[in-house]
Formats: sequence, structure tokens, C-alpha cells
Amino acid sequence: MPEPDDEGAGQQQQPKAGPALEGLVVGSYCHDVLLRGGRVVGETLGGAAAFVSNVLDAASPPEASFSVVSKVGPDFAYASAPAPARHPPLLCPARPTTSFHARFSDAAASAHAPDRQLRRVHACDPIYPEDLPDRRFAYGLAVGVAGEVLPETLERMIRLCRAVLVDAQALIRAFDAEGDGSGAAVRHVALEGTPYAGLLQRVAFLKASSEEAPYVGVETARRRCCVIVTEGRDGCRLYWDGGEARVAPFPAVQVDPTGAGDSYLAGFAAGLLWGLSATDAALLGNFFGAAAVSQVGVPTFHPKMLQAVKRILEDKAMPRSSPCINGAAFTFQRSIMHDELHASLEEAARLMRDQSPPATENGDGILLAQEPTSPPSGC
Ligand SMILES: Nc1ncnc2c1ncn2[C@@H]1O[C@H](COP(=O)(O)OP(=O)(O)OP(=O)(O)O)[C@@H](O)[C@H]1O
Ligand SMILES: O[C@H]1[C@H](O)[C@@H](O)[C@H](O)[C@@H](O)[C@H]1O
Repeated sequence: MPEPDDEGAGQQQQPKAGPALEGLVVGSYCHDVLLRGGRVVGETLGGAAAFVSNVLDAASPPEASFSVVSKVGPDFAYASAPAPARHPPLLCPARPTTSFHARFSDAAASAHAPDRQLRRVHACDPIYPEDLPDRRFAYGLAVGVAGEVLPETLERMIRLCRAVLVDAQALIRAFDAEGDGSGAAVRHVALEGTPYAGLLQRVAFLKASSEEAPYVGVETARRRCCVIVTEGRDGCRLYWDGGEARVAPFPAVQVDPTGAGDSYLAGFAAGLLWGLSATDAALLGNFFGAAAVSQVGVPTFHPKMLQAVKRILEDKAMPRSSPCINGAAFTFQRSIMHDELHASLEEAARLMRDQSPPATENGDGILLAQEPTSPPSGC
């Protein structure tokens, strides 16, 4: 596992230590326009940083905090939404807010096929290394959506943060602009051919969706860091050097898949903060991924559900005096209480579903209604 780097190696002034369990989230908020059959069916706040902040605010242990470095333009429409209001973005006066058009197909998506075609319509400024606060963090989340986390920015994150978790979408997206004003099609490039590849061995966790995994090259990447592949309604798999684990999903009625991966990564990070092993923390990732797909845009969590989750974590998690994100090494294997943790979280998920109005095919902004998934037993 990566050792925290001494920034400047004694030549420059050392960044000051921040609060013991402070995190650093880097990636821009954006505008998401959701289209189905050529019709706009939703306009929402997006950007991995928005989904991530939403989950970290909800599920981090009480002593943990985090800062967000995000950029938006003067047209940003969601400054008073909960996540940006609590974690305000940097304003770029000369650039519009990053925006995406997501075209959903009417065909039901499989867990491994793209469920939507994305176009990047506007791109705000990148996030530069000097935009990051000059202090040390317990952990960092690199969660770009439009190439805004530059290689040099990721490198500075690695220097500032004890453990860095990266969403592959921040590293492998390429944008092919078309002259007709409809924006740039989003495609993927092989991670190995990017300047980010050389940084992988200093990253703790790299998360990719099953669509992105072939571009990451799981077998090569797992020798450098722990790789997590999310598999939509099938849950996720973790691959580390010398082991792997499958982690069962939670049932969900999917109405909008946007932000599932982001919410997963934040849930996973929160699990580590509570002192869980990586495979157990992945349960919390699956839990928040399932919660994200059950609502359009950045989800609102029912307070009773959140109380239940916190009670479970207080009860089940390791003493946080030595949370693994703050320690020298991570534990990857599932613990003996893994299945019990899954069952308790499933109860909490039921609380959320019982409080939500039933999804209807023609309801407001419903995009992709699916049958609830039953988690396969065992891992
Ligand atoms: N239909 C579903 N039912 C239950 N859980 C789901 C469903 N879809 C996603 N999840 C949960 O969310 C996690 C992330 O989903 P997914 O693999 O689709 O990520 P993604 O493709 O990166 O998402 P996005 O790009 O839409 O944010 C999954 O590993 C799973 O735990
Ligand atoms: O808001 C969404 C979300 O953050 C997704 O994870 C990302 O894939 C999209 O590009 C973005 O528009």
C-alpha cells in the first residue's frame, strides 16, 4: 500500500496537518440533462463530487469531515442545493459549468452494457494542483467527470493525502467534439497509455464500472493497487494482489442509474472510515449505490434509514481509534460479520423503500423502471 509522501522532500515547507479524519474530494459539479426518446425527462445537479458529498455528509462517522474542490461557471444552477451549499465550488468567471446530456435508450440495460450515451456539452476549467488546499488529509477522492482532475492534480492529491481513492472515469474519459454544437461524445481510452498509469502504485483503491474495467486492465492494475469493479445490479468485485472477493448487492427499483458509481465510492470510503475491511466497506458502497439508483439525480436519504445505518455501523465497525484509512495498511478480506452486516443493511434499505412513494412508469422523471433485484446468496 502507498506510503504518504513527504511533499517537497524537505526542500519546501511541509503542508500543515488538517483535522485527523479530514478528506479531500476533487472533481467538479455539473449540470445533467436526462433525455429519453429525444425528450428531456430531467434536469439535475450532477458531477461525482455532488453524489459523493451527499453520501459522505450522510454516512461518515461523526469525527470525520471533508473539503470539496470543485469548479463551476457563473451559470451554475444548483448553488443552493444541499451538497454545493455545504461545500461551495470555486467560481470560474470565464467558463460555463460542465454539462452532460445523457441519452437513455428504451431497451432495458443489462448490468454490463452502457445504459446511456453521454455527451459533454460544456467543460469548465480543469482543477489545477494549486487549487488544492495546502494541508494534509487522511484520505482523498479523485472523482472527475470531464477530465478536470489533471495528472499533476492527482499527483498532488497523493502527496497531500494518506490514502487516495480514484474513480477510473476521472482518468480514462476522452471527448470527441463534433462541429454540430451537440457537444463531445464521451469515450474511453486505455489507462496504461495515459500519464495517470505511473501514479497507480501510489493510489490505494481504483474503482471502475464493468464497462470501464477493460480499459483499466484489472490484472495489471491489481498488482499496483486494489481494484474495485462495480457490476450494476449484480453488486461488485474487489481485486487485490493475492486475493479477490465478490460482494452481494442490495435490492433496488432503478429509476435513474446516474451517480450509482459515485455514491458507491463514497459509501465505500465511509465504510473504511468506520473501520471496516475493504470487502466489508464494499457492502456500504453497494448500499449507497442501490439508494442512488432509486431516485432521480442526487438522492435524499430518509432520516430513519440513516439513523439505522449509523446504529449498525456503531455496533459492527471496528473501534475507530485505529480506522484502517488512518493506519499503515488496509485489511481487504471479509470479516466474520460480513453476512450479518449485509442482513442488517438490507433491513435499513427496507426502511427507505417503505418511506418512498412507489415508482410509476410515467411518474415525474422516471427513466428506467426495473424489477427489484434479489441479491444472490453468498459471495
Ligand atoms: N439496479 C441496481 N440495483 C441494485 N444496486 C445497484 C443497481 N445499479 C447499481 N447498483 C449499485 O451501485 C453500484 C455502482 O453501479 P454501476 O456499476 O452501475 O456504476 P456506474 O456504471 O459507474 O454508475 P454511474 O456511471 O451510473 O454512476 C453497483 O456496484 C451496485 O452496488
Ligand atoms: O452527474 C453524472 C455522474 O457524476 C456520473 O458519475 C458521470 O458519469 C456523469 O458524467 C455525470 O454527468
